[in-house]
Amino acid sequence: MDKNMQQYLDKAQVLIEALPYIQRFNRKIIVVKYGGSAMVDEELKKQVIEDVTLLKLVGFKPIIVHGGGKEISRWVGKVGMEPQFINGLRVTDEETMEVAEMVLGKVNKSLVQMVEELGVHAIGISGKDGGLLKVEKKLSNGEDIGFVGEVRQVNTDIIYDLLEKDFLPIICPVGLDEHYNTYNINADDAACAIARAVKAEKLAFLTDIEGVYKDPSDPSTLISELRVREARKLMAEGYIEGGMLPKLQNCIDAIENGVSRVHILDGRIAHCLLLEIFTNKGIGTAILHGEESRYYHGE
Ligand SMILES: NC(=[NH2+])NCCC[C@H](N)C(=O)O
Repeated sequence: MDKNMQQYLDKAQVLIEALPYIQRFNRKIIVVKYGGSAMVDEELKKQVIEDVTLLKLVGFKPIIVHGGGKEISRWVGKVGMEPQFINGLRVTDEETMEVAEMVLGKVNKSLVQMVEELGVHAIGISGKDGGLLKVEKKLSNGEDIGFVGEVRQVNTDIIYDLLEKDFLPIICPVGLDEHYNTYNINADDAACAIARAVKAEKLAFLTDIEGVYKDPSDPSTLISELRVREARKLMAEGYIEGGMLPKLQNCIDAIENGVSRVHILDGRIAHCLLLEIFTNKGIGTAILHGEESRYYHGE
């Protein structure tokens, strides 16, 4: 066959591979935790926003939950504040919380702006709006590290209302406690709580790592599909290290509470969301409940 012709067919093949996923996930909620390098690099940022907007336009109902990237530390330094630590843990005192909320608000609106630029209507809110995220103080290894909250309640009404009106919700992880104090929430935790509350079809984490490895020192051992049972085993056997541990715990928690699949993706890879969701093999680690590999179509 003519080489040009083959190239065209390859392109068509890519789109056809996406077809069953477009069908399957039509009108389904997908929560995207946006953080890490993909928030810092302008090119990657643009690509993530393009991916999420595309998901929206082909009929998914994406929700973005984002962190502050490196911006919060940068601003804490910029206003001349000395970060406080207790046992190596950063303390969120009242002033730090103030800066964090300002920065998150700024990041939130810049994401709204980028989505709007692509012709989709986005609404940026924090967990304070409409009582979306109600929190309690979270202790870290028994230590009080200030205004860091754990989500206790999610008011899904506001999310459903926005989705129904066809808006793309962009949420920053700030919430109120019962006395209406402001708390910062770990963005992974917030994404997980929201995905659980709306029983999302998918929860995708954009991280700075390819996915879950069997052996973290050997990148060739990336696990493509991981069942909850296997994930627990890897954790118990000490294969999972550092930041991946709480992340995997969040994944398991989401799946056991009604989310069908969780994806850990490398946000440093351009268009990682599209590559994961619209192809059979994906590029990161997909975590699922049981033995079934439900979304697979003959390899
Ligand atoms: N890392 C993987 N094995 N991914 C498989 C992805 C399959 C399918 N595209 C989905 O979104 O569910």
